[in-house]
Amino acid sequence: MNIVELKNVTKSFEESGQKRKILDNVNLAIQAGEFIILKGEMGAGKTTLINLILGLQIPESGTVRVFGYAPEQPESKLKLGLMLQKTRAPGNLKVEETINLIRSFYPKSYSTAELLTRSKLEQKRYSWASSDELSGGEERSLYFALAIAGNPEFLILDEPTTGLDPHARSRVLQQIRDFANEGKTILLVSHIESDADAISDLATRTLTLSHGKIQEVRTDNFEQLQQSISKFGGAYSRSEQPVVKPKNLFSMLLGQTKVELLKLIRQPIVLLSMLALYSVVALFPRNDPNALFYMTGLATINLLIVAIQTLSIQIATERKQGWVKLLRVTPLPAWIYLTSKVIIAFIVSFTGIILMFSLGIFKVGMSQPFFDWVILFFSLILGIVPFAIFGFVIGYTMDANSISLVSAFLIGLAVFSSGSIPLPGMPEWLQNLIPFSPFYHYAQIVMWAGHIQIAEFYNNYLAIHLEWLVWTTCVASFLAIWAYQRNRAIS
Ligand SMILES: Nc1ncnc2c1ncn2[C@@H]1O[C@H](COP(=O)(O)OP(=O)(O)OP(=O)(O)O)[C@@H](O)[C@H]1O
Repeated sequence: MNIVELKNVTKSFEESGQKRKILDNVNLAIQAGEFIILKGEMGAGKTTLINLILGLQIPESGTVRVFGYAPEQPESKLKLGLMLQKTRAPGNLKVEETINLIRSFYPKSYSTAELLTRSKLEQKRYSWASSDELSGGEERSLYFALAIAGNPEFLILDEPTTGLDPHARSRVLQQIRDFANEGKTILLVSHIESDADAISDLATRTLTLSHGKIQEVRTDNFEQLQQSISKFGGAYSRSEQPVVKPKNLFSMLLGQTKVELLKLIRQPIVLLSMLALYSVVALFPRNDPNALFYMTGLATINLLIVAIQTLSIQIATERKQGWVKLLRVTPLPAWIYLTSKVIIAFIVSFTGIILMFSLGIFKVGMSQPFFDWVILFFSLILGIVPFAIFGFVIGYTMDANSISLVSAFLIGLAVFSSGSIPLPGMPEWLQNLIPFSPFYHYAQIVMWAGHIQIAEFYNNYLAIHLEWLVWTTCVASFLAIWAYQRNRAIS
């Protein structure tokens, strides 16, 4: 069995209303120990071919197998490494932490110390990973270290030296050479002739992609590999390989959450501005009978900002930087990536609401039984779930710049359609639309939990409000799955 197998793979894209075949009935088998250089003109389809191997795109027809598994299966990712043309690690992470995070997803990873040595980044271990503290060559070395972090048997390198000066280029090429000399299988995409020449002594084949077809040129290394395979039976066989068990999901979640927490602590302005918004409650007049109503209104707006804006901007930014794509080809399940963000959002919201309740009790003089505070807390937090899922939809479909505008509109819509603010002169037909807004039902549940009866706003149909939030959650989840799959197909 081969490490990679493409059988009769065809992939087309729509171009000016016409279908253009990027890959036309392509067959390709990559054996263990090969070093393949993939070339092709701009737009020939090299990235598409890689995306199909990585499971980031789905072929129109034909099959793709990696280590004998379909590329979407987690087992195919355990022994695979990828270096993308353009990636940026999330801000607020240091070189060592970034390496440590990626290696923690793999069962047989190199140690962080070894990866720092291999990439010659020992002196830069405490530098910020995505900043000017790293030169172009050091930055590429970092992403090479991330690609090999899991001690992969198969490494894909997409234009690893693009944009580098000669010194930095030879540094990266040397790292690739060292890794190839360990007998690992490498697929190198490069349109830089001098790169291909510099490393041609290692190549077993050069593949050229043109008009949807692959032309191959074999080297002497290919013949030598065939001889050693027939002598030692070196071809890859899934059934003969020791089973590599994926890392424990809980430890992956813990590692990813720790990183999200670090990012939060290192950018305190986000946390502090949220806490400042919750603290507005301290300005309410003492013993104001409407204080609880205003406080819950403020809490829901703050929660909506976190759910709709903060989460989605983070996802959109990391998507744009290529970080989400890099994580997708690691064994980290997408739900862990999202859950870790939700945990942090929960911690921020939890702290904010507790601060708000404390100020309400001790500064404004609100009083109600402890159990009622608990019910109010859970209603506020659980009611936000469908909107947080909708935040994922926005994060996976829109760019970060547009999100602020869209979320400002949505939060305005939430305030208006919650029905809690009397708007004199509003036409009746618009008034009648309010019960169709999920924000209205969220507001009703919060009113119920806080026993708030301002102007008889709460209407006592609790079951209907809960039902609305349940089906809104279902629709938002369905949209989130669609947005995720769509993003997978176009990333
Ligand atoms: N999701 C997509 N939707 C529509 N067209 C696409 C999509 N992805 C790629 N294409 C088109 O398919 C063609 C091949 O693109 P691809 O990125 O695979 O080429 P490439 O050989 O990697 O190019 P380059 O060397 O410039 O990176 C291009 O014309 C591109 O516009």
